[in-house]
Amino acid sequence: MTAHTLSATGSMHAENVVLRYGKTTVVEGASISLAPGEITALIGPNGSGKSTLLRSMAKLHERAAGSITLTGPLGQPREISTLNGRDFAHEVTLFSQSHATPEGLAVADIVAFGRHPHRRGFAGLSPEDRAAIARAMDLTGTTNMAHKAAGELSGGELQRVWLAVCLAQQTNVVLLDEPTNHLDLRYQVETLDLVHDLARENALAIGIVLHDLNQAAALADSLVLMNHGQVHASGTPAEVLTAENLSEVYEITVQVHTDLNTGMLRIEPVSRHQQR
Ligand SMILES: Nc1ncnc2c1ncn2[C@@H]1O[C@H](COP(=O)(O)OP(=O)(O)OP(=O)(O)O)[C@@H](O)[C@H]1O
Repeated sequence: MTAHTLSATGSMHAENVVLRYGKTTVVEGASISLAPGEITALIGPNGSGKSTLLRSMAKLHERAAGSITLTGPLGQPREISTLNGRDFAHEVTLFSQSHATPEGLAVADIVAFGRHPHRRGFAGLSPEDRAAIARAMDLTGTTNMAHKAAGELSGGELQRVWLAVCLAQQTNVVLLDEPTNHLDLRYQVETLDLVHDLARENALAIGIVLHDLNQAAALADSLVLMNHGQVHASGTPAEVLTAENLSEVYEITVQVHTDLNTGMLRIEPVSRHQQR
């Protein structure tokens, strides 16, 4: 899975965002910026508000307060609430875990969903649509499943199909909620390599939720560490991934080393049994 060069620039900025479910506040004044060509990873414990924040950036969760702006290649920042669904879908896509499986539909037809903002009425697929679908399937390793029904796929295969749907949309901003969940070792590595290529070669602005802190350290340009709905720390991996920050937020002992061979940060949670 290797991305090919395209020029794209878009950025997104969320400022002091407050999000609620009913009367319960689950995100309280969070700010995050996604820059073209950069990967920003959202990390933090279960329930800290990562997915809800990402969903609000995809216009899927109403804000109680704060602003979220999108800046296109030439334009001024625009508040996303002022953009209609079609214009927004030209600029931003979200990969998430919550999908009903369209059991009987063939993979190629599912990936074609990604072209919805580009299509007019009931017109068939244009050559551009077909090229974008083929490319998205190539990048996600789903070409050989094109004619299979979704109901025949494994969880990880289906996940790659949903990633292909997002890539077929050809947006400048890509939001990814745990894209490596359910994937085997090879496709975890290939998906993260693809995310890296999409940022570096295609200048996409990428926001990604990851639970694996070593993956986040290796992939991200900047990190946002959430805890109890607030941003506990944000900055470069070295600034955020400190033993102090991680021990405080995850409430266990965490050790952080620099791998002498690779220069990469290594995060090691310490189990109760190791402490004896
Ligand atoms: N549909 C919902 N209704 C009510 N509360 C919800 C709903 N979805 C999430 N929450 C609550 O909102 C808070 C934030 O959840 P969210 O899914 O954003 O966290 P997260 O950091 O993505 O967690 P995880 O790492 O477990 O995926 C949690 O306390 C959760 O219980």
